[in-house]
Amino acid sequence: MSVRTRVRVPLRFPDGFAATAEVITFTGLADGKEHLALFFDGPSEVPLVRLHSECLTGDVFGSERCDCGPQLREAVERIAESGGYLLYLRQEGRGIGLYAKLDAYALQDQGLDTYAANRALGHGDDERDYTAAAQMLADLGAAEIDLVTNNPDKARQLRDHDIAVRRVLPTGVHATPANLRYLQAKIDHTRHTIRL
Ligand SMILES: Nc1nc2c(ncn2[C@@H]2O[C@H](COP(=O)(O)OP(=O)(O)OP(=O)(O)O)[C@@H](O)[C@H]2O)c(=O)[nH]1
Ligand SMILES: [Zn+2]
Repeated sequence: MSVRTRVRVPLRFPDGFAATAEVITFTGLADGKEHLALFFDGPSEVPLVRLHSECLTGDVFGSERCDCGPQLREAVERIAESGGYLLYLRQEGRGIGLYAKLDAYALQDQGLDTYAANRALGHGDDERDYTAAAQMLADLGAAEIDLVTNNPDKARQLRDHDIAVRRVLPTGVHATPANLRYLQAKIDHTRHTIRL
């Protein structure tokens, strides 16, 4: 695999926060998907990295059922300050896809938690594979990183692919009445390091 294009994109969020990203595309990634890396120049010697899984409802429409929108906004600001990469991974719905995630929401409205709803639809709890993310980092020369996450699976999978994760830094907690059950389920099921 290799880097395909690097293009400068000035970003401005609805709250006015602005930063300039270099948006990077790739050829030959393991799963054949159109994942993006956003590079922000900054002082850190070891790049700060966030693996953000696509969430159309949260990232674009501001859904309060999850914390993805605020997490994305937080990650861009932190990485723009220190320097590093935001990998925007096309793994909607923890890898099950957008329609299946919305089906799972409908089941959650009947009382199932996020993981039980996935299973009722014949999916795994979390179907995300970070092989392509590791390939992207290797391609970018980021063999050693600091990773922003509460999800232990991300660091574990990257290390399995020979990315040296020097430090794991927690994300902020973006709790709302609408996403509280969703956050609690992450703590209960996947040992996310979130303190509510
Ligand atoms: N299947 C399913 N996916 C969801 C649900 N809510 C959010 N997602 C997806 O979950 C992904 C975000 O992952 P999270 O579990 O919030 O967080 P994480 O990335 O694993 O962990 P952190 O790095 O700590 O934020 C996105 O792809 C969302 O679309 C849900 O109820 N069901
Ligand atoms: Zn979300």
